Amino acid sequence: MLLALLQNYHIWILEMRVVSSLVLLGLVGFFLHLYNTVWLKSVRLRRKLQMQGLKGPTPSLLYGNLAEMQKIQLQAQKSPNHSEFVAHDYTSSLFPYFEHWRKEYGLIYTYSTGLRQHLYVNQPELVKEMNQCNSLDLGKPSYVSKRLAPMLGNGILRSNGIFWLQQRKIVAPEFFTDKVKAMVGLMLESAQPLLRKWEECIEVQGGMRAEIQVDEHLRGFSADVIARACFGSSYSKGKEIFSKLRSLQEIMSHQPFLFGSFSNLGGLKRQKEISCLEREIESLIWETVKEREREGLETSSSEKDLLQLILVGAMSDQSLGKGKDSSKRFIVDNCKNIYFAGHESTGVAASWCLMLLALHPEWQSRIRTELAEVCPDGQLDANSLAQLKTINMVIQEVMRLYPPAAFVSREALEDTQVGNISIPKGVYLWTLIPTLHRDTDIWGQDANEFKPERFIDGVSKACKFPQAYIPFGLGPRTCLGKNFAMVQLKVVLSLIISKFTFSLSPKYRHSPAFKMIVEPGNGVHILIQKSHL
Ligand code: HEM
Repeated sequence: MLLALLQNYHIWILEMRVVSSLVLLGLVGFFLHLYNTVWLKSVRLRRKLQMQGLKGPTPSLLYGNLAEMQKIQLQAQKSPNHSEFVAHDYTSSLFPYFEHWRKEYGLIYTYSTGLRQHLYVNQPELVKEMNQCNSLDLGKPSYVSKRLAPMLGNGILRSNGIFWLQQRKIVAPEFFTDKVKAMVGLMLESAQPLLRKWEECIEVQGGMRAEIQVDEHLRGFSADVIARACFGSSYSKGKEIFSKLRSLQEIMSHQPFLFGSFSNLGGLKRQKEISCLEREIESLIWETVKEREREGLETSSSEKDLLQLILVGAMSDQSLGKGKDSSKRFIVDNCKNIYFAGHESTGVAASWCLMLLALHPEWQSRIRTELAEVCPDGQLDANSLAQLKTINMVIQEVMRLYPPAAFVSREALEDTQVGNISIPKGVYLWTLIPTLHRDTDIWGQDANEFKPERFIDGVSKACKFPQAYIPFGLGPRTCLGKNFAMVQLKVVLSLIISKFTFSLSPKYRHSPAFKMIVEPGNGVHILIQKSHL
């Protein structure tokens, strides 16, 4: 009996030894695999770039250059230099490590975050090649897309390859110039509540100067425009959807989605909130689609809103994939994409415009004079808007100095040639738009000054290298809503300037902040009064 027990014990010990050796072997194999596929891969990528003469800061084993980035950022926070608004290039406070390395390594350099290998590309010729590259092998960085998935799904903003191309074909025609012209009426309508509110604020002050923080008003205007353009007859449901999308964006903007590590992705509670909002938004959009289907899709073309057109496009395009689910995903994701792309960036651009116009009242006067000449009856329409050259120049100059989108980014989805550089699969490319827009070699010694007159004969005459002016990107992935945004900005600025004069309030604190796009961190406070034409 005792012998049998001892024998069993020995067998058990033997088994345990075999199991632990197997586990150990598995672990060693796993780490070897990780070392080979992840770490060595990143070393190989860097070597391929270095062999082409590209340099950059030396990365550490696991974290790449993240620690150095953090250190440089902390130093920059200790010595803020925001006093001169216009001369202040926000990259020096928001992304100081890029400035630091640019001084050391020039306009193209390598760096890594964790095991990801990046290439900073701010040399104008290469920026042009990268943006105009037609190959589907260059796409939007997939790791950023994954992090933004609850907001944007696999819609046009972040998808890649054939799927992106199909979506672009369906959505692009809805933003052609004649379609945008037809939306001027709804833009004028959307601006009315903002104008009324500002007039009321002045009345409350007995007709004297009133202080206003403009940002929420402009965001509201922009959300209203996009809700009307997108949802038309289902406008009130559109507003509900958009207010939930705004909450989603608020929650997500607290997460580091560009360079941070996954450990920072937010607590479980936040993830739960995100999933819950995602489900609510999806079901609201889908309810609206169902209503449309019940009403019948074929309304007269003048009544067609973006949702309807996306709907027809999705239903009739077989290439999107089989089944209702893929059409459903297409519709839901693209409604979210158009909301995010369309509402936030335009609202923020309008805030920056008012900030710089408040600093430069002479440009308010010039716009006012032109408005009086072009539409003496005060009635704006698509034709008169097209003749407003001064306001166009001002918007172009604001978007040069304060482009809301800070980056153009790409990932080499396959080995790709960009200009004279071979980009190995897996490398991420980043162009910092504001730095390019203030490069004195491109714009001249006055690059840091607000001078809208530089655009008097268009972008090609304003600088040495027009392809380096990219507030809306360039090439196959250029912004689809560029015309839409420009017309919307012209509408709201013309209306504001025709009714009010304004200056910067002492409350204004210059602090650009990066929350997916670059916005005035503490808002734009202005002092307004009625204008006397
Ligand atoms: C001032 C306002 C705006 C700015 C500064 C802006 C800027 C940009 C930029 C920089 C890109 C990326 C280009 C690239 O990666 O190469 C982009 C893409 C896009 N934008 Fe805009 N945008 C604005 C307004 C709008 C509006 C109003 C809409 C629609 C209503 C819109 C729709 C899109 C879409 C759909 C894309 C993705 C295009 C693609 O990947 O094929 N944008 N925008």
